Amino acid sequence: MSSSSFVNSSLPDTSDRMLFAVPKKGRLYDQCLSLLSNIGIEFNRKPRHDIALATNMPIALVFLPAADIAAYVANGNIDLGITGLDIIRESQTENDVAELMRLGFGKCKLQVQAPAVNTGVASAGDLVGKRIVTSFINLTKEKFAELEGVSVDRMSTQVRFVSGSVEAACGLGLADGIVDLVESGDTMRAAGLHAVDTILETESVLITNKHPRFPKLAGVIKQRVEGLLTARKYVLCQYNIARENLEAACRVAPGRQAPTVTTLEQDGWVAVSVMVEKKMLNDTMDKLQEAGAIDLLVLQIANARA
Ligand SMILES: Nc1ncnc2c1ncn2[C@@H]1O[C@H](COP(=O)(O)OP(=O)(O)OP(=O)(O)O)[C@@H](O)[C@H]1O
Ligand SMILES: O=P(O)(O)OC[C@H]1O[C@H](OP(=O)(O)OP(=O)(O)O)[C@H](O)[C@@H]1O
Repeated sequence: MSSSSFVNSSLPDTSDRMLFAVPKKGRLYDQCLSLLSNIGIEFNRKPRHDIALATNMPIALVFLPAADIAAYVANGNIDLGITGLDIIRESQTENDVAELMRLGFGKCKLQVQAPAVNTGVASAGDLVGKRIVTSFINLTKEKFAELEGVSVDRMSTQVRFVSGSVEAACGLGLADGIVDLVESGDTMRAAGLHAVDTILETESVLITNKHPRFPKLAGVIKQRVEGLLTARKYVLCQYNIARENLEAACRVAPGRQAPTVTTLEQDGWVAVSVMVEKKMLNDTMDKLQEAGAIDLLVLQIANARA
């Protein structure tokens, strides 16, 4: 296993830089660009160039198809990468990459889908021995071999690869069922398909090689992403309360570690700052008011570090 730099002289010199792979297009692309910007990695990418040197950190961004990133990281050609859990499982690289953190976007399910009418297919088991089309050959074979109770090379179900628009395969007569990613379900409904099983729930992940060349820098990136995810998950709630009611209010909103309490110029009163999960905010504010809190303010958190 060796981590490498690009050696072609027409390419930028990346020898002293951590190679960080991000999807070059597709569902994860916009979210990855926004993440890079929010964690302060600045770069200029020339048109049609798949390598961009960061201008403020010793990092080279490498734009690759999401489906290939796990293999590059597993093999040590790339130090750090963002891809989907589905891709790590499909490329069978889970033992060769370290998952640093889940990123909370690119959430969807890998499902077995079949025509919704007139085929009598109600479960994945009903497709055993039939024709399945997918871009996820390995996970699909694993699933049907398990259903058949035999090894992959002895299964009777025929699994065939297509590279995209998998949902078209049943309507065009190539397949009796398909295995593909589903988020809203709109694509499958439009193709007249319905879910009969879920193989995997996936989301995007930050991964690194198990023997990273730049462990300290990878740690810094991880910390920055963690801070960003925390900032997106919480808001800062501030309120004033009589000291005698403080304990009850702190039970309602205990914060991540503990609320910050400062005294007010008014006798017997304190001001409290506390982080509250966004999804619990209104409920928490109702309860804080019931506990005696007044002058409640909610502030967005631009960034955070635990
Ligand atoms: N509908 C979806 N909702 C959320 N995440 C998705 C969805 N489809 C795919 N993903 C995630 O994005 C990854 C890349 O999928 P995508 O379809 O964007 O691949 P691509 O082949 O690189 O792009 P394109 O389909 O534009 O050619 C998937 O492996 C999965 O982790
Ligand atoms: O459940 P939905 O919200 O409709 O999303 C599901 C679709 O998204 C993905 O494809 P994508 O649109 O990325 O393009 P692709 O078919 O070229 O892979 C996936 O392969 C489905 O086709």
